Amino acid sequence: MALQAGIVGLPNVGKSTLFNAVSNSAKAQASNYRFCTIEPNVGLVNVPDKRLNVLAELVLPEKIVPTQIEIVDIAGLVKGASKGEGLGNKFLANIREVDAIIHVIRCFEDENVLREEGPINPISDKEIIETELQLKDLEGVERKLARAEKMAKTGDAQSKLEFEVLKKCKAHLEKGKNILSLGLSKEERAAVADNFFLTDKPVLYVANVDEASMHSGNKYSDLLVAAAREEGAQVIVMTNAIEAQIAEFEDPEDKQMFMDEYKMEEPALDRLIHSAYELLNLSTYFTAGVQEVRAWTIHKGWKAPQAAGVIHSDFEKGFIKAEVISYNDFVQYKSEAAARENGKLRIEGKEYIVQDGDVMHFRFNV
Ligand SMILES: Nc1ncnc2c1ncn2[C@@H]1O[C@H](COP(=O)(O)OP(=O)(O)OP(=O)(O)O)[C@@H](O)[C@H]1O
Ligand SMILES: [Mg+2]
Repeated sequence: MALQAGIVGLPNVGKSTLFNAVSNSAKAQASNYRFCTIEPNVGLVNVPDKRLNVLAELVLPEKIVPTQIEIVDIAGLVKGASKGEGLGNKFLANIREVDAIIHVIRCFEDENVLREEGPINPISDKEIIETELQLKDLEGVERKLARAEKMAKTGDAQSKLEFEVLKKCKAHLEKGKNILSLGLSKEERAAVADNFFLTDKPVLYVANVDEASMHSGNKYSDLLVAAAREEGAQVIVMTNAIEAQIAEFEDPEDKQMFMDEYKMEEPALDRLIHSAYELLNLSTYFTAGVQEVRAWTIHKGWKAPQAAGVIHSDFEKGFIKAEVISYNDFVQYKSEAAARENGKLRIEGKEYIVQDGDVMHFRFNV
């Protein structure tokens, strides 16, 4: 399925530092100079899920396998990126490929970390990036409009719709707004799908604060939280540099000691990954056998056969039925057998919509 969240922001704000903290694959170079990153770094991220550990304690499997999402560390964008400034076109193309955006915003003062955009200002930083994405979308809309107008005159309903929606998008973008907030219907969205809008992607913000503000936030992150609230977006307040250090520890005890020192109950990263997972509209079901207890990723709203297909395409093709125990029931009765005895194992068919946390067992023939 390879769903990706892309890390986006101005140069030198802590994007690669964040990537290194989340990614358990190759490390990205994070340094104190602008455009340190050019080629995007792609990493797989384990999605932390406490439920997986609870199930494992009950089932005692040989293996515990979390589910994963992909995170892409993209180069810094600058003002003028939509006109090609600072390799802008290349970087914007990288953003086009992701399904959701994690927008990192600098909320720390540190004169040693280079910055060319003047005093720290999360609101204008956010606007610089947004404006470039909007301008790029606008450019695409304008390129299409003349032809769409001609096509609309032929009277074909689909062409008319495309023209109308493009006009709507143009007006909205010109007001400095993202396509996402236009609230297009499914049909309208389909009519302009070939634009692959940059501002139609869900966004979540990371306020990268100084160490001392890790728990409380600071005046900069407060501004960002207020601005994000207006657009219904989430902000994760965290210190990327500390998160990257936590990720470095191989020994869990050392890691815990380090976190205790900073009075952290869990890495802020876990919250970030959860939010990214939500942003991508994903949901988890489990399989719980003695060989492995495993989390699987599906889209919210998927039916049982499609969900089974994530494990193996044969499961989907030959789907017969699913045996389902809700997570809470499994935990209450402590085993599949006990849940079954207490009438908590349901037999579900092809139309069943898989719920987050379902413990599933598929019956199929090949
Ligand atoms: N919360 C923080 N406090 C202090 N310094 C930080 C913090 N987060 C990151 N840094 C430092 O900021 C510098 C830039 O970090 P990083 O390379 O991750 O930025 P970037 O956004 O990926 O930059 P580029 O756009 O050039 O690729 C590094 O020196 C990093 O250690
Ligand atoms: Mg970088």
